[in-house]
Amino acid sequence: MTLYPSPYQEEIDFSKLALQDADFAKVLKSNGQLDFSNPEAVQQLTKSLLKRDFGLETSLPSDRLCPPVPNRLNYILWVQALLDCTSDTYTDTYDPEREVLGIDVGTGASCIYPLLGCAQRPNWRFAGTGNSKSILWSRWLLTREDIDDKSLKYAQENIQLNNLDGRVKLLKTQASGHLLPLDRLGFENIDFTMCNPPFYESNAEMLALAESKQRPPNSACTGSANEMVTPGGEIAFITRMISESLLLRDRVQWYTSMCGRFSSIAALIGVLRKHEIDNYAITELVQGSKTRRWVIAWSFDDLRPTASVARGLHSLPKNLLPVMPEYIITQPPGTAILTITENLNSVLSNLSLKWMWRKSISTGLGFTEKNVWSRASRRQATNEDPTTTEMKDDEADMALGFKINVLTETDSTVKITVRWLKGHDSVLFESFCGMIKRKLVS
Ligand SMILES: C[S@@+](CC[C@H](N)C(=O)[O-])C[C@H]1O[C@@H](n2cnc3c(N)ncnc32)[C@H](O)[C@@H]1O
Repeated sequence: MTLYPSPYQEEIDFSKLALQDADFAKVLKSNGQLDFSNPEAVQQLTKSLLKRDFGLETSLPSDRLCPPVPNRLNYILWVQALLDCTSDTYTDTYDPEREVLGIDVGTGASCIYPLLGCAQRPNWRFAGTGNSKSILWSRWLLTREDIDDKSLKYAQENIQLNNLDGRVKLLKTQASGHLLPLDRLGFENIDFTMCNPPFYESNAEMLALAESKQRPPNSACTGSANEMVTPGGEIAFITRMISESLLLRDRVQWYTSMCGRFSSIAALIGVLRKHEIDNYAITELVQGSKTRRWVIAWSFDDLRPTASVARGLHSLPKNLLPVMPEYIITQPPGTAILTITENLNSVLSNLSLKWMWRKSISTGLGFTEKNVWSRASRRQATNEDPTTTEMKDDEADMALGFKINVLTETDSTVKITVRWLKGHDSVLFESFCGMIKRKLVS
């Protein structure tokens, strides 16, 4: 499955937007350019895009982070793809009937993720959190303020402006309290968490970065210190979420977080591996020629995402990538696809596993509770009394779930894809793929 394409892959045509939105026309310079150092212009761009492309109305304060829509949309689109390819219908496609509940940690004044998520998917609901104690950074001075009361007030207004009161709720959290407050929210199980965390370790670090970019630190894009600074930076913040997830485990299907630094990804994979969390996914979100962000997701559940979703970060050393969840066998041009599919179907039907073959789409789905193809296991099966050995029927109990698709490529080669759908045991999956290859190639 490929990622859902963003409407912002092409550069935004400001002149066209100005013709469609009179408020945007007011901030666009006469030469058709936008002054990104002008907070008012940046804010209006966000408002106009949300309105034109998603029908969303927004009210944004001038002293809070103004979210760039394309970058925020990229993250939501990836979360959609992640959930779609790990649903228990195993279709790898959007299921409009699926009811999805997520938490946006640190939703900010805009409440952008819940707004975008709900605008695109009618059956999604959210809780957004914001912490209550913070430091506001204005015109190079540090002052203390009890925020995010202000951010939450705006977030609530944005929910109401879009009639989303029934689908998005807000919770004020304490800086030292839980980042993932499922119990306080009254949520037993949810589908995902997401977060655009404060990236910087200190005000000094944020200042230095703003200066290096020659951007005024209070520009609408930079955000206030409470939004951007956290002790230990993003690694510490996300590590806190990982620690909380160790207790919540599969009460959440996917825990996810954006990262502002590429180097954080390797550090966080180290934390996941230390805790033996084997099911994780990573991606790079690229916007235009300059902006790059990264996302890491982890799950205690055993539904495995596709390779395009889980391994979308090619610059990472191979040993840090999650296990390849797809195995491809190619047969030379001229190979009769019918011979392959009949052979495959016969091999799998003769094994003691659950196997469903759909001839019309050359695709089959299978589940097994253990290795039933090795010589030892077949010998054991022959010696077992068939009246006392019962095959489990519930997919939830299965150690391995797989999907096999056979198709003829445009160059007439035949491609057999074995996709890992479910399980924690990568050795079992690899052994299964090896058996399929031996049977089809011999
Ligand atoms: C970088 S901003 C992201 C805001 C918004 N989600 C966006 O993407 O534009 C980080 C947000 O996390 C919030 N935050 C910081 N520490 C937090 C905590 N301990 N619990 C919840 N939210 C927190 C900040 O107030 C801020 O709104």
